[in-house]
Amino acid sequence: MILNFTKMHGLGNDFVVLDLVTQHFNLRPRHIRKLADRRFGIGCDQVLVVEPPQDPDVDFRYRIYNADGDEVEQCGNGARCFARFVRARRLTNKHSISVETSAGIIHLRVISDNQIEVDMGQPVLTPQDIPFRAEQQAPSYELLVDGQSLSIGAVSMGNPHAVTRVDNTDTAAVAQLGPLIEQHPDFPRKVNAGFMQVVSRGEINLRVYERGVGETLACGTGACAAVVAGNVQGLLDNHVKVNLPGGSLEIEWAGAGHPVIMTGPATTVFEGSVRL
Ligand SMILES: N[C@@H](CCC[C@H](N)C(=O)O)C(=O)O
Repeated sequence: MILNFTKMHGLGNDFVVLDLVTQHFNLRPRHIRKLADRRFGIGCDQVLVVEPPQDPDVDFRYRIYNADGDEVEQCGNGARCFARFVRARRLTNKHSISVETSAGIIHLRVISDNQIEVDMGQPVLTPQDIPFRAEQQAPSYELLVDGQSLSIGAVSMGNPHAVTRVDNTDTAAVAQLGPLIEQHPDFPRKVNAGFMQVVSRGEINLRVYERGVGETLACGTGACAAVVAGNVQGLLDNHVKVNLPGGSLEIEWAGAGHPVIMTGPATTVFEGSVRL
């Protein structure tokens, strides 16, 4: 079968976006891996799928698949691309869009053609809900990785994140430590590994080794998780500029009981069709 797709990115975190509202296809993990393959397919970090909602009170259902074929709970950069995609495809003309994800309902607001604000919902810090093995909730935890003890913050933005503070993201051992943190047995569903350099109380540099993908140029949920972790550790204010290798995001979190708000761009690269 031939499927139409759109190639998009959020700060270089790239996606193949499929409209399964007007097209019908039974997508399997092998199809995801083929689409995501950078040599034998189109190439992307995640495949994003737009479907009709199950709940009639929301606009769409948004499903996310990592390049390895696994379905995951949330994707922040993808959410901004999702908002731009459904409007460009004329699936809606709304500026405020509510979307079902497997992590709950999120709300997207198109501010301008290239700036989208996403209410990512409240972060989860309770270890068993991340999920993360720890006796009790704490601002930071010691994680034994490759014989060294790393201090991490553990946060779920629907998907799990471990955030480590580093002196300099340019020299951080992301390629070496990333896969070891991702597969650490204390994270039973694996984890996205963030490496955060605090520049000031209102600015951080961040690199993320993503679960099921490897290091990406940007991770929206990773940016949210880093700001939450830095905030509960007393290092960051409520409004933080997050500099990722692919560009910057603005993240706001007013503290416990409040949602995390992410604002940034979404870019369309090209459209095409693919035989699966
Ligand atoms: N790139 C994403 C996160 C995608 C999912 C992640 N790799 C996971 O496995 O949880 C973002 O922008 O948030």
